[in-house]
Amino acid sequence: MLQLTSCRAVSRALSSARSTLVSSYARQRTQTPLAAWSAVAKRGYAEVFSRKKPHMNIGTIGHVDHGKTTLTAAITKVLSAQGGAKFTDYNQIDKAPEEKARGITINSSHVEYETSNRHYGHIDCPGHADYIKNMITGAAQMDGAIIVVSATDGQMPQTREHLLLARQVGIKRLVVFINKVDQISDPEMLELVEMEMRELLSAYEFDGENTPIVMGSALAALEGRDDKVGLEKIVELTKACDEWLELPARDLEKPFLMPIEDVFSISGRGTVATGRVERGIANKGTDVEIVGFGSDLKTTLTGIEMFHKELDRAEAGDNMGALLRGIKREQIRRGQVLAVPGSIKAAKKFKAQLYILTKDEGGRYTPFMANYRPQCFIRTADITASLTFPEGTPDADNKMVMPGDNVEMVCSLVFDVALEVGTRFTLREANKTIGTGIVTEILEYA
Ligand SMILES: Nc1nc2c(ncn2[C@@H]2O[C@H](COP(=O)(O)OP(=O)(O)OP(=O)(O)O)[C@@H](O)[C@H]2O)c(=O)[nH]1
Ligand SMILES: [Mg+2]
Repeated sequence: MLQLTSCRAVSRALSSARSTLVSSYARQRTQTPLAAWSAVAKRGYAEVFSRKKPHMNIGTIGHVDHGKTTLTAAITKVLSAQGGAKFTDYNQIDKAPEEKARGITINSSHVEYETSNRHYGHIDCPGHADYIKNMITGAAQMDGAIIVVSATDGQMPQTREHLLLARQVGIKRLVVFINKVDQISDPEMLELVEMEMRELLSAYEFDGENTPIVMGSALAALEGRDDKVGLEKIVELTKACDEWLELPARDLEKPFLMPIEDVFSISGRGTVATGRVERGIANKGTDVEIVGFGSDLKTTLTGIEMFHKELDRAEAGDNMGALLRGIKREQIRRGQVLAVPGSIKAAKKFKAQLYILTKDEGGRYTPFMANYRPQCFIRTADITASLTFPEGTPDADNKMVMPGDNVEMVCSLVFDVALEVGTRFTLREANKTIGTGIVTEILEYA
């Protein structure tokens, strides 16, 4: 116990020293390569994406430096030996110069691999507190996740914040990978980390008792040494994912909706919006509306791309690139959605049920009052909101909301965004998550 506490203290000191160094904010984007269209342009034909195995989106989350990227690389290495992946080395995942210079992940990255049962899209998220925005948009695309926790540190602030955010974005099940066991000689320490993780999972309403916990060394697997803690543990981890993470029920029957995560201009083709299809099916040729941020644009999907291959249709759960007819890059932006015309409207003001985090959950230390203005993260949008009490609230001018409160409030956004009753969102302030909410009533459409 003592050992763990002192390790944590050192590691906390290190990571706070590092946060001071890492001050600038890198542009937020997830890399969804659109190489297929460039390749198609050269080749003249497109490879067809195979749907033989069920597809699922997962990824690595957890505190900075606990080994998420190393683990991602290790999984592709181990599965590539079975023909289920293309090996993607550490440097190809954290490839931006800034990431290499600092040795941390900033942008989340997509890789793909197959086990004998499933095809996985995997998003490696950043752990650093400054890049939590990128983590949220990454996690919002996952159906399940691997939470990585270093055996040398145990759970740390972003272990907890990521668990909370995972719950918030609707991830139901997780697999835990306790990493860096090559650095631990005392088995009791591992037991302690496992026990604490089970408690923490339960505290965030995951199944702490039954969640599989795999202990190994991502680095050993990546370097091809110590198979007992390396390769064998990666195999165990992928098996745990196959068995424990549930294939999501896809909202195929609902009208198509895709939150725009990023926008690209592909020369010779046009403008492409990328993101994960939230619901429904889009076929090549489908008419869509671009909703949010004052948009009244309508267009047609003239092309669909996934995993470097061109497709005729995309469905709920797919990460797609959507080629949009007659739209210029500057006309659309992250935070808007592509949707079947008339299926969802943009709103600026709504009533929501909020939960305000306590300081132990990483939230505020102090209460706030009406007209408090946090950032509201809805799907891929990040918008300033003003919070007030619903009409008729007694003594609303003096009423305080305490950390730990569950409260109904009215949220007024500075821009309109696609919304409906049941939409979930996160509230943040000065780089930390301070609350979560769910829309209960739309008060004003755009
Ligand atoms: N000894 C040991 N070191 C490891 C292991 N896994 C990762 N590391 C090292 O830990 C450091 C951080 O690893 P990353 O994979 O970059 O960690 P990360 O969680 O992706 O970090 P961020 O993305 O910045 O949050 C690197 O120096 C790795 O080589 C392991 O199993 N054993
Ligand atoms: Mg990383």
